[in-house]
Amino acid sequence: MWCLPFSWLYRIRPSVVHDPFKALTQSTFTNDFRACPPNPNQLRWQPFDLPKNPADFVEGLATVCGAGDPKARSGVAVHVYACNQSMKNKCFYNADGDFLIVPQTGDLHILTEFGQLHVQPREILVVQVHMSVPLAGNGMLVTFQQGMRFSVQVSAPSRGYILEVFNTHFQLPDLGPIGANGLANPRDFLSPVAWFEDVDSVDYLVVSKFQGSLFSSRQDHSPFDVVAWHGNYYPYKYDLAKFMVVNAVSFDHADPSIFTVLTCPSNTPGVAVADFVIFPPQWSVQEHTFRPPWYHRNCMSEFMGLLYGRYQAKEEGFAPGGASLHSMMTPHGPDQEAFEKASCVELRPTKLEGTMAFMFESSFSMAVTQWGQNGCSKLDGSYYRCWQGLRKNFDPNWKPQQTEEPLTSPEIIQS
Ligand SMILES: O=C(O)Cc1cc(O)ccc1O
Ligand SMILES: [Fe+2]
Repeated sequence: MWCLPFSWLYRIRPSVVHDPFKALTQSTFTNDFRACPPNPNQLRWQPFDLPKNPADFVEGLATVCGAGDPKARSGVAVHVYACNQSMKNKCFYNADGDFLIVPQTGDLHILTEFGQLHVQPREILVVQVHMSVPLAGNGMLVTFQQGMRFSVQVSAPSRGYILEVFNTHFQLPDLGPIGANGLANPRDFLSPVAWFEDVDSVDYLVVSKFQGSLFSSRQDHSPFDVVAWHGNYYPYKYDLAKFMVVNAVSFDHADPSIFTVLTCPSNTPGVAVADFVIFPPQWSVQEHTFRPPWYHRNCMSEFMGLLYGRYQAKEEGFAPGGASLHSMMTPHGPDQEAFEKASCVELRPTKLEGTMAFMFESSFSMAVTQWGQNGCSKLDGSYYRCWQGLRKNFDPNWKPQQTEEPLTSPEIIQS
């Protein structure tokens, strides 16, 4: 039975004991997408820089693109983070919506109001003590829903991607004919157990994101003073290696919605505010098929990132820690090299291994921020060239080769 998301938190002091909020300026971070000039071009970013100066998770937040308005509780934003410092006596919460965080490099140890979890890369969870997101080479997501306070601790330079949704929360996609099991299974989502610290007489900074702007307020105690909680509204993490991949096993290239890990639905059935989709290791077995993605134009904005390895449609040029954006109805698809390779390759069963790309796919038409356009200095001005060498292959006299036994072969039992 579905019930409204809620949690009861039993804490040492109520959260209301704090000084007034003050505006916090951070020029790289924004939710004001009306100010961003439209740009329909295919865009690709080289890997975003790791911090050159000391920066914690909040200081290292930068917005790449987005649409909508948190005041209207409608829209999405795509941010990246790059940090090399732990948040010390400092936490963050988002009053506007949910953050789905996808680390690309570096462990994140996260203190939350709901507790901490610690998982070493590839370790099966046994003891729940700290929250940690494994290193690149694996792939993990962690979701903080509206209002949840958290503090990110790092031990090495760390970088990742964030999908923010203003409308509602992420949920598992409907499995439809797949049935009861498959894709991301509910049992693999892990949540913290209650943990608290009773720390007084500190100068603690609570950073909030409210109506698209950042604020800070001071208090004299740790906000992680929740001694117990219950409910169904809590942060969670998910190891992308647990995703059960479903794909075409006969012919043709399936829509990437079959790789949806989580979706934030809109009020229109079948249309997502945003989907989080992965391109995980998998077998390719389709016959009579150009196996990489088709060339296409569609009614979604597609922001892609690469956690590790190579993406099938662009083996070069799309690097781990970088990104691409293909906007509504803007044509895109495999680069020339991928096209030529996949057009000639023998279609044996092949295992795509050692790779994890992902897509934040939104029905909102996203605009690129000033930081995304210029500030980050990572935009690849020559991206469009990767398609310019594609030539026509149309031959009006072409006839299909009979490479297989005809269907009337006596070997085949016909009904
Ligand atoms: O454009 C992309 O690379 C993402 C994508 C992958 C795919 O397999 C099918 C459609 C699609 O948009
Ligand atoms: Fe696409």
